[in-house]
Amino acid sequence: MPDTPDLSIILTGASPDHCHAGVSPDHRHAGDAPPAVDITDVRVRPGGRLVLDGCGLTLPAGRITALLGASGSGKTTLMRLIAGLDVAGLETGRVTASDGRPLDGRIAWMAQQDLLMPWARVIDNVTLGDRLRGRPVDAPRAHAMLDAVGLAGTARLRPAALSGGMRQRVALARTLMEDRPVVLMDEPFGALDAVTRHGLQDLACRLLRGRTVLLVTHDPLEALRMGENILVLSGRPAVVLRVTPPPGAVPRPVDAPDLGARLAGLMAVLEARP
Ligand SMILES: Nc1ncnc2c1ncn2[C@@H]1O[C@H](COP(=O)(O)OP(=O)(O)OP(=O)(O)O)[C@@H](O)[C@H]1O
Repeated sequence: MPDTPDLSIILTGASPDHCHAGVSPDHRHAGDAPPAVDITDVRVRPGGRLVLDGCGLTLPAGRITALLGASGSGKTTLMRLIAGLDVAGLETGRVTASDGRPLDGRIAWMAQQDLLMPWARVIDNVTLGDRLRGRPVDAPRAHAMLDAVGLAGTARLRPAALSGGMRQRVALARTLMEDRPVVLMDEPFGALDAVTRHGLQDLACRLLRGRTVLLVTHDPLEALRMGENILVLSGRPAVVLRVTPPPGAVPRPVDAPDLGARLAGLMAVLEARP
């Protein structure tokens, strides 16, 4: 198994039914309703050190789950397990979908690095999945995806001509070109400034609505804005703690009722040393 996610899972998608800016309906995922995903009995001991010991969590169907936790607590490990990637020191662990079907081919991965091909134009990066698979490229749809992420007019540019935020928007557009019901996001906005990050959180919530999403983040505010289900990996070996999300639909505005108090509470959970 590769150390990094392969393109078949990086290049994946969201429901265009929920996109703005004129994205045409896509029927490729018809009948593939996003399942809940259960992860159970995970024991991981990389290099002889117990990181996770029988822990488990559920990603509710069609919801965004935000997962926080200290560095090294096992967040990426869990994400890799869900994605079917190699996990160092894995002893036990089971991943199942609520519809009983295998998750193979139904998972997307969006990383902190945009993973764009530097030599390829923006439009060619967006259509990379189809081209790699030898499928006809749906150029109108690709342009609609770029439009949806607010990048109309950039199709012919190379990634080097774009800001970090724009590059992550291209990565999101590439995600939209594919059509998978489960999306794994590993600190996707961690490298961006606060204002750009805020805009991308809004965009991602809108474009990924209805998908089963796992968002790994170090940013408690991001978790509170985007999370419909908020989990914290705490301690070593880590246990999974569930934190009640603030009221209201995502993306929650920063001045949403209760958000400040929840932020203080979440910080206390993160700082606790069980
Ligand atoms: N290939 C490996 N060999 C040895 N140890 C590993 C390996 N992969 C992960 N680990 C260890 O497993 C633990 C969990 O790693 P993981 O990457 O899941 O943490 P994380 O919560 O995602 O951390 P971060 O927030 O820093 O990305 C860490 O202590 C890490 O050093």
